[in-house]
This record gives sequence, C-alpha cells and structure tokens, in this order.
Amino acid sequence: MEAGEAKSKKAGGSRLCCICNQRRPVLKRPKTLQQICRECFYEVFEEEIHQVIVGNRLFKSGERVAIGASGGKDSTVLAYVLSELNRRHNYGLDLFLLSIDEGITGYRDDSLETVKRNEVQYGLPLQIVSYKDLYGWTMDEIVKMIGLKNNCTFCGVFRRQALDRGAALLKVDKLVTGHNADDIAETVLLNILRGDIARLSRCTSITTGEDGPIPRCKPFKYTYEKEIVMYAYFKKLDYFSTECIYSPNAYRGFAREFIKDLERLRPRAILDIIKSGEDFRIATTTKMPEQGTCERCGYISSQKWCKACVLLEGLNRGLPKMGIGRPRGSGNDQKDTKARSTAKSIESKQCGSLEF
Ligand SMILES: Nc1ncnc2c1ncn2[C@@H]1O[C@H](COP(=O)(O)OP(=O)(O)OP(=O)(O)O)[C@@H](O)[C@H]1O
Repeated sequence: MEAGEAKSKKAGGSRLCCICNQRRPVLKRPKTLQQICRECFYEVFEEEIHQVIVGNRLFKSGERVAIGASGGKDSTVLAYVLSELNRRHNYGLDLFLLSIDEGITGYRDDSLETVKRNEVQYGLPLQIVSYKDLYGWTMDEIVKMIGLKNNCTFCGVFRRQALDRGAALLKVDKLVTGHNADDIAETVLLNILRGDIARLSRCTSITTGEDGPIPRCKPFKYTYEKEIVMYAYFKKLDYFSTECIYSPNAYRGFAREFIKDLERLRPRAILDIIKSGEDFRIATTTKMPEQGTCERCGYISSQKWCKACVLLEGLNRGLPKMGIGRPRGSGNDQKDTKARSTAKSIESKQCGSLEF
C-alpha cells in the first residue's frame, strides 16, 4: 500500500487514484483505505463480487435465482450488481425479486414501493408474499397482541419460512440475500456471546440450506457495508433507508457498534472475525440439532413442530408467549419437553439474524 500511495502522488503534489494513477481520487476505500477514483471503485467493487460468485461456484448457468428484496441498501445494490454481472459475464441466470410484506405500516409498505420501482428500473419480475396471506397475521397485529418485547422473534422466524415459500412460488433454484461482511462478523460475535455453536458453524457459510428446499447464498459475504452505501450513493440507486419501527434490539446493536469501533481502528477486523468464525473447530462431543420436517406443515425443522408453527399456534390460541417462554398445553402436549426446547432455542432469535 505504501508503494501505491507513493505512486498516487503526482509530481506537482496533487494526488491521483492509486489504482489507475490517472484520475483524481474521490473516495478513501473503506476496506483498504486506498484513495481511488469513482470508476476504479466501481470496478474493484463489482470485480470482487464476481470473484466471490465464481470462486465459490454460487450459480450454474440456466438457474432461476430469487433476490430477497427488502428495498434497503444491501438488497437494492445486490439486485443491481447481480443483474449487471449476469449480463456482463453471461452467467445465464433468470433473476427475480422476492419481497416479503411483513405488514408493518409506515415501514414495509414504503419500502415495497421502492422495490416496485426497482422492478421497472432493473427489469426484474417481482413476487410479493405477505405474512397476512401466509399466516393470517400482520406484524402490526402481532405487535398489538404481544407488545414490543419479542416481536423480532416472530418476524425473523416467519420471514425465514416466507422467503422459502415465495421462492417455491417462483420455482427458483436459489435464493440470494444482501447479508454483508459486517452482518456476518456481527453474527459470529453474537453466536460466540450466546454460546450457540450450531449457528456459529453455519453462519459463515456462503451457501446454506443445501439439504433443504432452496439453498441460500450470500454474494456480499466479503463486501463491507460502508462500500455498499458508497456504491449506492455514487450510482444514485433508488433505495429505502429507514430502520424498522419495531426493532430496538439492544444486544445486536451493541455487537454492531463494537465491530464498527474495531473497523475504525483496523478495517481488516471485519474480515478477520469472519475468518475466525470459519476456522472454529466444533468438538465432536458437541450435540448438533438433527434436521427433519415439521409434523404440522412439512417445513424443514429440527423439532416435532417447526418454529413458525409453534409461534402461530400461540398467536391463534391467544397465548402468544407460548412460543416464547414456557409452552403450556399446546398441540405438542405429549412432547412437552421437546416443545420447551424449541421455545428455548427460539428465545434467543433476534431480528436481523442470518437465520432466515
Ligand atoms: N422483507 C424482506 N423481503 C425480502 N427479503 C428480505 C426482507 N427482509 C430482509 N430480506 C433479505 O435479507 C437481507 C438481510 O436483511 P436485514 O434485515 O439484515 O437488512 P439489511 O442489512 O438492512 O439489508 P437491506 O439493506 O437489504 O434491507 C436483505 O438484504 C434481504 O436480501
């Protein structure tokens, strides 16, 4: 980098982009702190994602791929970059936008308007699936019943399944999400803080759910959030930037701030946390959950009933805490112990978790 910096200085003292050494730099690249021009930024940003896609063999030619589109910066940049790369490198993919409408007035209704505009701007067909249609409840109704305390648990569990159901409607081979390097580093840290070894071993995988109905990929696994924001800004992409009105989530917020502090001191910290997560060895004596199917809805589950069914049963019986705290007298009566362990394992689920 020192050589690059020296090179980037012109004879007269004014700096030049340390990649092309021709144009004036307009930004300091967050990942490397290099001073670079806009054109070189676009190029390195897109090329790194292309290399991740190719290096990890994320897609096969002819596949139908749904992009989980929330209207936020990450998934908007993902939709834009993936359709560019698909054209440029002839990936041969059929791309779709898939949005889950959680039913949050003043948040998701507005962000869905953004996705509808993206549908036209990027020429990608859009499928919207709502909690109301799938589960009979909107998040507004759930919050009215349960309050603000555990609402992220319901939302995260339902969203995970809703994305699978939407992907099945679209008959896609894969689902991609805009989870970025910061999200993954944060989840590594949270799983360590919670002692959740099963999730720790999964959360750094670039592709998950290969044994389930539809595999999920994270092409932004190594892409820094700050660079995504810069890319969206310079490209003037149309995205929605408001935080969810129901997600206070202090614990995750603390981990996020901690990672941002580390990044300020040493940008590589994010990549190093991901690497540590990847290299953790799980002791052979650690008991891992066994994958099966929910007896009620047939969805993938490591328990008798999947998490969505346990939560939904509680909502429908007017006992919303059933799926959160100690379940009493559910349809799982004979397997009360199992139901309790399901409830316990979802207790720690939070909004923004990679588990969806
Ligand atoms: N309602 C939704 N519909 C479809 N996909 C979603 C939805 N919510 C989240 N996702 C997918 O999950 C990824 C991570 O979601 P998260 O809630 O962590 O949001 P984020 O980091 O703010 O991302 P974004 O900026 O795309 O909203 C998103 O990038 C998107 O691909």
